[in-house]
Amino acid sequence: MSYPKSERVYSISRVYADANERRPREYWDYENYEIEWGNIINYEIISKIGRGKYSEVFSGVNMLNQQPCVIKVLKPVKIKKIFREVKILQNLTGGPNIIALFDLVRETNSKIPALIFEEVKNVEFRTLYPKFKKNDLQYYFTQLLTALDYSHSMGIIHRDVKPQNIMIDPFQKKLRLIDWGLAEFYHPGVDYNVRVASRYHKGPELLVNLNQYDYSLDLWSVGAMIAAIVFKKEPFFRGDSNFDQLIKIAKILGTDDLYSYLKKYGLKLSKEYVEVLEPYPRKAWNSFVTENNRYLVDDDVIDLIDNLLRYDHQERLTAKEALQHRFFTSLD
Ligand SMILES: Nc1ncnc2c1ncn2[C@@H]1O[C@H](COP(=O)(O)OP(=O)(O)OP(=O)(O)O)[C@@H](O)[C@H]1O
Repeated sequence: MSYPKSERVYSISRVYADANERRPREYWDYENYEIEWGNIINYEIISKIGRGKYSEVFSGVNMLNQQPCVIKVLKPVKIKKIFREVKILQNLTGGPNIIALFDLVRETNSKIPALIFEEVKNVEFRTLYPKFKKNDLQYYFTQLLTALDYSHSMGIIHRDVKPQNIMIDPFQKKLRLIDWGLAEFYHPGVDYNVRVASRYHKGPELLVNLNQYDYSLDLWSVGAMIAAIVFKKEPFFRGDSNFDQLIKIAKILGTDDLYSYLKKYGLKLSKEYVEVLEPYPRKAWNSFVTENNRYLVDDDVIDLIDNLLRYDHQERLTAKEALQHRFFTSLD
């Protein structure tokens, strides 16, 4: 199992850089461990509730204690990917606002693995977010950032933060961060695959092929989510391809800061960009204010968005810093 250090180390996380090195190898070496399988006959499927790229998801019940649960039946993927998701879930289960993994089972004949989770009575974000007031934003993003700070402190980047992966039960005011299928252990100086996250929430590092990214990737996605809700523009950056995604970002953050970002880390834009990317000025956040969203916009939330949506991943607020931002600490 290897997390080989790159020959050219050009970026290291400002926080929790040694979170894995400080822990025993078994903590992050997900290939060399054995899964203990539970008994599938303890669980009964009730109905289908969701479907992802990598799974089919059902609501179910644990027949031993009549407790509701969610059953995520995995589609055939590399066994390594399953091991990584399971190891990460085992490391994080019990942490604040992290979906809890209860059990792991296999279908008797096919041996197809299924993950058994705590159930959240989720209300779809397209219904929920448009109703948010400032105090809901403060509350739910505090919950999300608490989950992320915990995961990061445990050496794990989620890499797919987006509304579809955040389950909210507004009646119990419960938020859980789900889908750790793309999550990865952070090791300083290692080159990671940039083909992660979902297009609208991909940070610039992924779009310019900066492989030595870190936990700060998740904070870009949080910034994109907050901007989408506050300015009522869902998603905030809507690219029609990965290529177009960076163009959409550059039309808002401007091209000067993009070029400084690339220069700082010794990167070059691919030729296809150089040919079409015009110089764009930086847009003022206030230019997104309309009659419809004015009630959610204030200086604090604009400053928060401005400090999350930075090209330079090292300049973004960390989850802990974001939690201490005026937007979350001021009550009005
Ligand atoms: N614990 C849960 N409680 C309620 N609903 C859940 C839970 N876990 C998953 N779901 C539902 O199932 C869907 C798919 O789950 P998940 O995102 O874990 O699967 P995936 O195959 O990895 O998806 P993706 O294609 O987005 O990566 C979720 O978007 C959600 O609607």
